[in-house]
Amino acid sequence: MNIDGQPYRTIFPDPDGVSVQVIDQTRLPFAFELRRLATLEDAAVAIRTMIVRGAPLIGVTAAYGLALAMRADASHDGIDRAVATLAATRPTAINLRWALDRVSANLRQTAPDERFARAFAEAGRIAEEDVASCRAIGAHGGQIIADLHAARGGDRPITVLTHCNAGWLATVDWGTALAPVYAAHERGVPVHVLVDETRPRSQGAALTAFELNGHGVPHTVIADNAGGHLMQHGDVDLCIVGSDRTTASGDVCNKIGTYLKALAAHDNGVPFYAALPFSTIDWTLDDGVKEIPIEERDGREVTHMTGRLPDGGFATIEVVSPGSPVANPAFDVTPSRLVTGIITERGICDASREGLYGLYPERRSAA
Ligand SMILES: CSC[C@@H](O)[C@@H](O)C(=O)COP(=O)(O)O
Repeated sequence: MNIDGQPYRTIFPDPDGVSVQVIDQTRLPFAFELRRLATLEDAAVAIRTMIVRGAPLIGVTAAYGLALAMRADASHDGIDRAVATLAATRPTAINLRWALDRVSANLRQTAPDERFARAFAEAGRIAEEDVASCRAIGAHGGQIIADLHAARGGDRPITVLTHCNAGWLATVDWGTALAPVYAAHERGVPVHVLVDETRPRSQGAALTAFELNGHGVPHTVIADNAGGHLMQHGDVDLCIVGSDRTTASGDVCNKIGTYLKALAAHDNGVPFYAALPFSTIDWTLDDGVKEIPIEERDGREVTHMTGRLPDGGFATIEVVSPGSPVANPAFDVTPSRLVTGIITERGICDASREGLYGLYPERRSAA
C-alpha cells in the first residue's frame, strides 16, 4: 500500500539476495525507517521488540528468519535451534508456528547446502500467498460494506469500527480487517473508519491512522472506551477486527479490548466480523478462552507512553502512579457467539466449526 504515494510492502527481499528489509513499526507514525534483517537473531529481535508485528507479518518474518539461520548453520540441529528461537518470540499468533512448521518441513527434505535458497524462496511464497489472501479477504469483506451501503439507502458513508492494527502493516500488504475497507474505498463506496486508539501500545492511533492517512480513507481516532457509547447512539454500522488465533469452533483471539467491543456490538445489534487468513486458524483448538495462550507483556507499556514533543524530539513519560502494580495481558478471546461472521480468503462463514468446515472442507476430512 502507499506511503506518500509510493507503494510499499512491510517486508521484502533486499537486493543483496541474502537478507530482507522491513518497515520499523516502532518508529511510526512519526518516522519512516527501514531495517535490514540479515541473521536469525535480527529476525527474532524484530518480532520480539515489535519492529514487525501483526499475526500474518510475524509469520512471514519468522519464515525469513529460519531461512537466514540456514546461512550460519544449515544442519538439522541448526533448524531445530532456529525454530525454537523464533517460536519463543511471541506466543499468541499461530501464524508464527504455522510458518515455521511449513518451512522446517520443507528444509528437512532438502540437502544442507540448498537449505538457505530453499527456505528463502519458501518464505517468499508465504509472503505472496499472504498478499493474495488479504486481497481476497478485501473483495469478500468489501462486498459486505457495499451491500450495507445500498441497504441503508446509499446516502451516507458506512462507519466501520476497528481495533488495533489489522491493516497492511500487520500483514505483507492489504491487511485483514482493513482490506474490506480499502476494497470498498477503491470501489467508490463511501466508508469512514472509527479507529480505537488501542492502549497500551496504541497500534490504532499510531499505525491504523497512519495507514488510512496514507490512503486517503476518512477516519476518526477514538479513545478505547468510546466505542460502546457510539454504538448506543447508532454511530457504528459494523465492526471488523483481525485475529491472532481462531479456534476450529470460531472463537477469535485478538488485541486486548476486542472482546469488550464485541459485547457492546452484540448489545446494540451492530454486526461484528473477524477477518483472517487460513494461516490464523488453529484447527487443534476448540475453546479459545481456555486454550489460547495469552501473551503477558512488560508492565512498562502500561506505565509509560512515548510520543513526539512540540520541538520534534521524542520523550517517554510516566503516566501511572509510581509504585502501583500493573498487568498487561496483550490479547483476549471473543467467543464465537459474539461474532457475526468470519471473513476469509475463501469467503464469509458463520463463526462455528460447521461454518469453517464449509469453507475448508479438506479440514473436516483431516479431523
Ligand atoms: C492482521 S493482524 C490481526 C492481529 O494480529 C492484530 O489485530 C493484532 O492484534 C496485532 O497485535 P500486535 O500485538 O500489534 O502484534
